[in-house]
Amino acid sequence: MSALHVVVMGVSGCGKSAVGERLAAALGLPLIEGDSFHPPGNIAKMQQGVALTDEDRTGWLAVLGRELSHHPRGAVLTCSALKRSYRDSLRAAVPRLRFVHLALSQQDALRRVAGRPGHFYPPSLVASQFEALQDPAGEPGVIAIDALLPLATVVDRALEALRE
Ligand SMILES: Nc1ncnc2c1ncn2[C@@H]1O[C@H](COP(=O)(O)OP(=O)(O)OP(=O)(O)O)[C@@H](O)[C@H]1O
Ligand SMILES: O=C(O)[C@H](O)[C@@H](O)[C@H](O)[C@H](O)CO
Repeated sequence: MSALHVVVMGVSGCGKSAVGERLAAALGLPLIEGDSFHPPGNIAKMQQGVALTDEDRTGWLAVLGRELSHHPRGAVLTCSALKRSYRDSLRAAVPRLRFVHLALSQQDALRRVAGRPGHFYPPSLVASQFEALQDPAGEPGVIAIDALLPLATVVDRALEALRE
């Protein structure tokens, strides 16, 4: 079987961690949690309610690209991948990279993030995620799924689309 590398992407609260975990299990592939690779300075910044800049994300994306390439048989990566340039940086790391974009409105993202106590990411930053987001529709290898569907349905749709 050929390799399958998938990025579960989208704004904070869209369900990257929840979907990524289930998708990786269903595919029998390792999960790379993108948030675990942010340098401590990035986490501190977000905790303080300051949005990350392109500069803050550059090194992080390079590390994530290397992580993907360390799994030649495939992996599932959770990563916001909000801008085209970020996605292209990941695409440069492995051939035929697929993206599952979990799409939802700002209002729904805010509701999810606000209802998740104990997580480092503050609801005050959700608006900045939508300012940064460049819709990946039309780019190669992109699947968009309604993030408000039940988790099992989201995962089933992703599996179905990835088979094509
Ligand atoms: N399809 C879904 N239906 C209902 N609840 C969901 C769904 N997907 C995720 N959730 C819930 O929404 C919240 C946000 O999900 P999750 O933490 O996976 O998002 P995320 O994109 O990883 O966010 P972040 O990047 O900020 O960590 C969690 O409480 C999660 O359980
Ligand atoms: O690019 C970014 O701004 C970050 O990756 C954020 O998306 C957060 O890390 C994540 O959403 C919180 O869990």
